[in-house]
Formats: sequence, structure tokens, C-alpha cells
Amino acid sequence: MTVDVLKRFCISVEYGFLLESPDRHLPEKYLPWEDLAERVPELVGTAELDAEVQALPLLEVDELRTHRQLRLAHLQLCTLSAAFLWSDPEKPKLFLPRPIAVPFFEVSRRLGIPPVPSHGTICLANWRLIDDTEWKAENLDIIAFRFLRDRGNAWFFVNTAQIEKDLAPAICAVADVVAKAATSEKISEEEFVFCMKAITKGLREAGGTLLEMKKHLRPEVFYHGFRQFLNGYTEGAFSKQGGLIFQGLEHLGPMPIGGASAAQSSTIQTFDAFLKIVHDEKPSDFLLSQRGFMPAPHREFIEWVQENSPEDVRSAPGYAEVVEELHRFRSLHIRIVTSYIINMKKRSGTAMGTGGTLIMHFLKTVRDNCR
Ligand code: HEM
Repeated sequence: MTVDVLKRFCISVEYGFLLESPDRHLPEKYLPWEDLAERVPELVGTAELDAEVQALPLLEVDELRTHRQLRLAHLQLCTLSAAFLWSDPEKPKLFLPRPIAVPFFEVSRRLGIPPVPSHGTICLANWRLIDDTEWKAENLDIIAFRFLRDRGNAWFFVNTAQIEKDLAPAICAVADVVAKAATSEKISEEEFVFCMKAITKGLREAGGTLLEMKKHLRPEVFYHGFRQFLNGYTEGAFSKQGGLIFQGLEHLGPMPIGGASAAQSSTIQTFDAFLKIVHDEKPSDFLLSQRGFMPAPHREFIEWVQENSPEDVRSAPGYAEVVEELHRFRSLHIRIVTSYIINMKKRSGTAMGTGGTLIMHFLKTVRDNCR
């Protein structure tokens, strides 16, 4: 039963929302994308990169046939696009050249996600084992979206991928209970206990993994090294222009699309939906907007969980412990955001400004709504 549910929503028993064995290469025709994406760390910020992007052949996406191929194409095109736009974070370019704009738009349309870097692409579909030993962050590397040779660039994504995997058994346990509730079957006390324990255990493990972010990613490397490549097309000069112009698709007008954030991860939103946690209107609007960046079946899974979570879940055994653990995970996340963004803003002499204050206010409100 649950296996069918997981299949329907493209969730893996072992890997949760992570894409199982992502492809690493596209058909030969697309080699120019892969080749340039691999050389980005050496080229980023040079006139050579800009010239090479503009000189890419305009490739039809007709030979991309499988879901994995589309996910990899999105990843390679995200890499080229972010490198082109954000090599100077103070002065982003406000248009995407035709050879990447047109296929990026088309691949995104086929996947049902926006043409911008998103968690579903740069984390969930961006991992490979370094050797055949063990599946753990230390033994993972990324496939693309590399702007620096520093291990921190890859670590940011593979450590997050490890969190997704830590939470896979909890996602399966939620799917089990909700699948029963969806057919109006009564959930027994043991079933509730099993599920709540799986979530609590998963969140505890994920919290430990989150703190490991510091192991290979220095805040300076994140803040000054590659944070800008996660940006979307809504802030600063983009807001004045109304968004990013996709050359070859000018008739669609500038596109104002937000950037990548692990707020686009489906795991935490699944728990909120299952546990019937209600967020205040504004944070809730933001979290809802982040669903638009998730792979479509994952977005639909959260909606299905929300619609079918058992009425009596709040009085289920183990509920208080789960909610406490979710609160704890969110507190650890606030610690991480403080060292990677808030302290770095202070240290680099930038006034904290409304951005930092708003981030903290948002994260604390969301955390405190858990209880
Ligand atoms: C250096 C590491 C990280 C930084 C600097 C960071 C930063 C942020 C920021 C600034 C937000 C506010 C929303 C936004 O502006 O996008 C946010 C939200 C969020 N982040 Fe992270 N994040 C990090 C790692 C992670 C990881 C590994 C996860 C795990 C999946 C995660 C999960 C979330 C979630 C779920 C939200 C939405 C708020 C919530 O539900 O509590 N973040 N993050």
C-alpha cells in the first residue's frame, strides 16, 4: 500500500525526497553544457565565461527523454545561468543569453518547476558517491553547481542531502499512517507510536547532521564565496526591471522568480502538515510559496498529507515529543543561520538592515508556532 503511495509521489523508501542515483551525463549532443559547467570554478568572473556562454550552440531539448535527464539538464543549466548572472554579486546581469535561456525555460516547463536554482535541483538531484563504500555526506560529492574548488561548496549541498536521507524513514512512516487515514481506517495506538518515534528519531539525527555543516564549510566561504549563486531574480536591479529577461523569450516579459532555499525542502513541510501545525499568515504565505519550487509530485504529497492527516493526530501518543524535537531542530537551524548569515553581516560591517531582522523574526515565529 505505502509502496504505491511513495511511487505515486516519487519518494524513495531509502532516500526519501532525494533523487535515487541521479544521472551524471546527458546524451552527447549536450556535452557543451557539461563541459562548460565543469570549468565554471576556473572561469567564473572572467570575460571568457561570458563569451563562452554566449557562444554556446542553441540546443533543442528533444533528446532529453527521461525524468533523470531533465533533472540533470536543469542542474547544468542552473549552474551556467547562476555563473553568468552572479559573477559580480553587486552588479548581476539582467538577462540570460538565448543559448541557455531557451533550453532552461523549456526543461523547467517540462519538469513543472521555475527556471531558477532550487533545492529540488541543486541538492536533491545533485549527489554522487565518491567511492563504493558507504552512503554518507563525507563520501558524497556534487555533480554540478560548483563555483569554488573549496570543499565547502560541495559540503553545503551534500550535508543537506544527508539530512534529507536521515529523514527518509520518518517520511515513509508518515505516508503509512496517512494512507490508512485516507481510507478512513482507524490508526491504532501502536501505529501512532511507531510513526511519532520515527519522526522524533529522524529529527534528532538530522539536527546532529545540521551541526556538521561547520565541519567543512566556513561561514566566510558561504557568505562571500557562493551565497550569491543561490539568488533569484526579484531583488535590487531585478526588482526595478521587473525580473530577469530570457533572451529569445522576450515576449514573455521579465520574470520575477525567487531564489533557492532549503525552505523548499519537502521534509519539514511534510511534518508541519502531518502534525497540523498552524503558522501565522505571513510566514505561512512564504512557506506556501516555496512549494512552487518543489518537484511537482512532492508538492502534491504535502497537499495529500495535509488533507488526510488523522483528525486526532494532536492527541496521539508521542505528539508532544515530536513537536519538541521539531522545535529543537528549528532552534539548531537558527544557530546555523546566525553564524552563516547574521554574524557574517555584522563582521563584514554591513548594517544588519531589515533583511537580517526579518529572517530572524520569520525563523523564530515559525519555530515557536510548533508548540
Ligand atoms: C548554512 C546553512 C543554511 C543557511 C545559511 C540557511 C538559511 C536559511 C534562511 C535565511 C532561511 C529563511 C528563508 C529564506 O530566506 O530562504 C531558511 C529557511 C529554512 N531553512 Fe535553512 N539554511 C541553511 C541550511 C538548512 C538546511 C541544511 C536545512 C534542512 C533541510 C534547512 C531548512 C530550512 C527550512 C525548512 C526553512 C524554512 C523555515 C522553517 O520551516 O523553519 N536550512 N534557511
